[in-house]
Amino acid sequence: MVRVKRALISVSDKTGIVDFARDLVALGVEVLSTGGTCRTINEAGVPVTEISSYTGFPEMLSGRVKTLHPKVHGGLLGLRDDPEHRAAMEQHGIENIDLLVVNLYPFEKTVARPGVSRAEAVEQIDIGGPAMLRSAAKNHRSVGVVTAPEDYPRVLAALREQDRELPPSLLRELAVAAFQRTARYDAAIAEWLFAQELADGATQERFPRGFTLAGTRAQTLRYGENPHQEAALYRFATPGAHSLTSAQVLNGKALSYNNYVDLDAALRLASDFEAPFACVVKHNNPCGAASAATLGEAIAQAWAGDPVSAFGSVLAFNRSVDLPTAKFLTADRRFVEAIVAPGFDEDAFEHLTTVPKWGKNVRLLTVGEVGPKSGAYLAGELKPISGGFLVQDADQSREQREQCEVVTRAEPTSEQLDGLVFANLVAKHVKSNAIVIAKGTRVLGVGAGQMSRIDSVQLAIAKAGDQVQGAVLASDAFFPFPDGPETAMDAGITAILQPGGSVKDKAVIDACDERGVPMVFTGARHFRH
Ligand SMILES: NC(=O)c1ncn([C@@H]2O[C@H](COP(=O)(O)O)[C@@H](O)[C@H]2O)c1NC=O
Repeated sequence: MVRVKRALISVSDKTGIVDFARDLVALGVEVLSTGGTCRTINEAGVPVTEISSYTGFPEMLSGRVKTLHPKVHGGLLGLRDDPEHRAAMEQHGIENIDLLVVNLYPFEKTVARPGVSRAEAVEQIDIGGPAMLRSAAKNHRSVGVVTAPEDYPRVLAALREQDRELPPSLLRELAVAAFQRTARYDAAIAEWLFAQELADGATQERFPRGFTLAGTRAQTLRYGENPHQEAALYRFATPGAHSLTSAQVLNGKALSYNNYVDLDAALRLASDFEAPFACVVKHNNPCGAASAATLGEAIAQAWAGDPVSAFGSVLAFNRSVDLPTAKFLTADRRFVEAIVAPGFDEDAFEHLTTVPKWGKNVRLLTVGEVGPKSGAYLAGELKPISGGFLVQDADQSREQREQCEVVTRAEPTSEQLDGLVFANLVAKHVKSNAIVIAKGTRVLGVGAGQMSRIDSVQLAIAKAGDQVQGAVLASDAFFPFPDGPETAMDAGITAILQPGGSVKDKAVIDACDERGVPMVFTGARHFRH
């Protein structure tokens, strides 16, 4: 047990600090504090002592040196039961500091601000705060360390309950939180400084020598991918305004692990389109997607892509959900798990949240902006593997008509080309081997996740059914043999897109030329493993 007689408070985020200090003082704790924090608390009429009057040293160098003093670090680090430590502390007038309350300069928030200068960012690198947190957390057998305003009530409750004493279990828990905080803080600084080096062209190394993944737990989830797996959601310090972890959840039951996985897939897909767009995602793959003049038409066409699979899906839109879209969704016993969109029109929201069976259940999320410029997927992608992880850039290639090189004698019509470009962008978001069949800008059939490309072709044809006649087809990677295109053309496909690049390209092109079917190469593969 640690009896708290003296506390040191030094906080940038002053939320709740006056009340906390008042309660500590009322419990008989002597409170020391740094310049701005001390002023804030004193001005509220709570008597606390400036740290400089304890150290006998002024705060200096524009605040770069305030608490970096042996009387502070000795008071935090000294072993209470070690006679040598006690003697040294006595000799130098070092008093025990039993409770440290610190939150750090807002470096992460500062660098998230557009246009922040290097000098501004560097000045927001807190040195004294992390140093104290580390000292206190190292000596957690004798010192309590509080890093977040949300912990003030628990600490106070513990102090009140046990005559100003903090139990070892709480001390240990707070120490873990303190080291986690300094680790996240340092990771953010290293990441930002490295990004500056890259931006300035000062380094050719695309990936840093050390990679620290830092996040704050946003939520523990009911379970993971399966009920016997535990799971939690973590948020980056600067997740981006339009990212999934920044989304506002406006309605519905708690989101599950699989909901997040599917919403992410849906949001990524919707982010690749500029015209009104809707997609229907099931098990991380789109089973329907369409672009149309209105969102209502887009969802109707997307749903029609595979109405059976659409039951219990998640949806993403790149426009605010309007009433016709909402009414389409709630008609004919349709049911979805979750919807993410830039917003919900008031009447659409009202409709979705009051209609029977949907009401309280459907999860509605807004992300502010969905589209190629939202910046939600600019960052890299991570994949854990046994003993480590892989890092890569996000796939930001979005081929348009200009990137389509016609390689056959026959040329696609303008309408076919629109369909091919659309199907290719959808295929980018389908698990490989990916084949997407489309007519105009709507998906008719998807072949996903097959180990051979020909199987994906057959699957997509089967899904498209009778509508395959006159439709177009896109493949996420080259056709290794003519069999894929031949099967597609046999079924009625009238134009084909693929990246090209196979040693058998000529045979594949010849097969198309034999039937007068146009084929275009994009040069960009879109594997998604
Ligand atoms: N330099 C130091 O010795 C130092 N000691 C504490 N700080 C930070 O100063 C902030 C509080 O400052 P103030 O009480 O003046 O508003 C806290 O975020 C704390 O982490 C310091 N500032 C930066 O390193």
